[in-house]
Amino acid sequence: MRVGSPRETKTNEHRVGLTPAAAGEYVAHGHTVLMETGAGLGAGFTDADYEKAGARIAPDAAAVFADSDMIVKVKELQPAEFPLLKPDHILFAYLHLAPDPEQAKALLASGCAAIAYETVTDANRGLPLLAPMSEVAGRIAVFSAAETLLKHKGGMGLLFCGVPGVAPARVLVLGGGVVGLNAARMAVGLGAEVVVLERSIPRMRHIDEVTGGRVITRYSSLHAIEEELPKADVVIGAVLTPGAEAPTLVRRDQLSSMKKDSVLIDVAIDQGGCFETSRPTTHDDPTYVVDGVIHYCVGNMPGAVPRTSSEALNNATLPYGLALADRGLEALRADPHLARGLNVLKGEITHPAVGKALGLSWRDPFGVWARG
Ligand SMILES: NC(=O)C1=CN([C@@H]2O[C@H](COP(=O)(O)OP(=O)(O)OC[C@H]3O[C@@H](n4cnc5c(N)ncnc54)[C@H](O)[C@@H]3O)[C@@H](O)[C@H]2O)C=CC1
Ligand SMILES: CC(=O)C(=O)O
Repeated sequence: MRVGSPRETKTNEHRVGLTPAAAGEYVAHGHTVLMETGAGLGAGFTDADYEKAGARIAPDAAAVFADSDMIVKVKELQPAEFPLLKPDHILFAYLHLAPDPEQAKALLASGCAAIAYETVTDANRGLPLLAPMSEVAGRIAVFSAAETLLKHKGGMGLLFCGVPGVAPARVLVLGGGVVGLNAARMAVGLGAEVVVLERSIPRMRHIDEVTGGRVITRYSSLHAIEEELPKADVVIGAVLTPGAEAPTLVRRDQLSSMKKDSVLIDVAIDQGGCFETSRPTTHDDPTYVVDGVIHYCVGNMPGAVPRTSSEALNNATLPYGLALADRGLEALRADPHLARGLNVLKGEITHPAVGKALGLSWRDPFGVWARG
């Protein structure tokens, strides 16, 4: 198969869909790899590194899309890329279609097969291709919060870790999945007081065990959120229902109960965000203020550390990408977990939560959802 990877064009997105190591694995499987010139530079990989791995270099994204059967990317397609899609393309990338009807329309119109990293599942009910970037984002959330609390950054002037005699920040984490646990561990590691609100009791047990009880866990009810909000200096939004739009957990009228210049970090912004007042921001201009509360809503947080993130992402995506390159869409029939990543096929939505979020009908071409 001809496997292509264009340069990412989202604002401040320097990750790359294929590292030279991954490109070399595709070549070893007998595939042709086509990289857009400069695609890896932001992550520290030169065209020469890719050529050494056996890849060819294309002058622009148009050439990559035109001469590839499968496109391996990091972020969702940007509008300038919509016209480059062909009906026989397999697109393998983060898509986050639930809050993005414009991209969904373009994918449906193209006739392509679009496989979203974030809805591929595993046997442990996990999301193996979302997890590595959630680990990165959970950790970044904490140092973004610590920086945003600084006075010259517009914050309340609180030292995240405190000093002897002065309390540290109190951090409220909504959702104790991969982002939530990584944020909680990082925050307690820096000396903050941390509360995680979760709906899954086994997950709260796990958090309690791995943090040695240093993180307070509470069942996530409306009452618990209302009680915790006024005490928090930082709130990290990290809830997810795979494929669906994030639920709204904090309404605008609740901001008045919060401390002035407290910080909301909405990591779930890529699925629409879990605070009513969230709107996507970029690394260039990450924050804005609503009713005295600072909002940070960057949709590609791991893009700030492209070297670490590209390697971590490729470690996870490579086996699935190789299966697709080796067997084409037959790989989906063979692996129901990979098939759950399929969001769009030949002009139809193929994921129930994505269809529901977009108000569109959906079809189960490989019978994976019928199995529950
Ligand atoms: N902004 C960014 O750059 C990035 C964003 N993300 C996003 O972060 C979000 C979280 O991802 P993960 O942690 O990997 O998901 P996850 O599935 O591991 O965790 C989500 C957790 O939310 C919990 N949950 C669901 N509803 C809840 C509620 N009402 N109250 C409390 N907890 C609730 C679930 O039980 C689960 O444990 C996703 O939207 C993901 O796409 C991930 C990486 C980067
Ligand atoms: C998960 C995601 O959207 C990201 O890493 O940018």
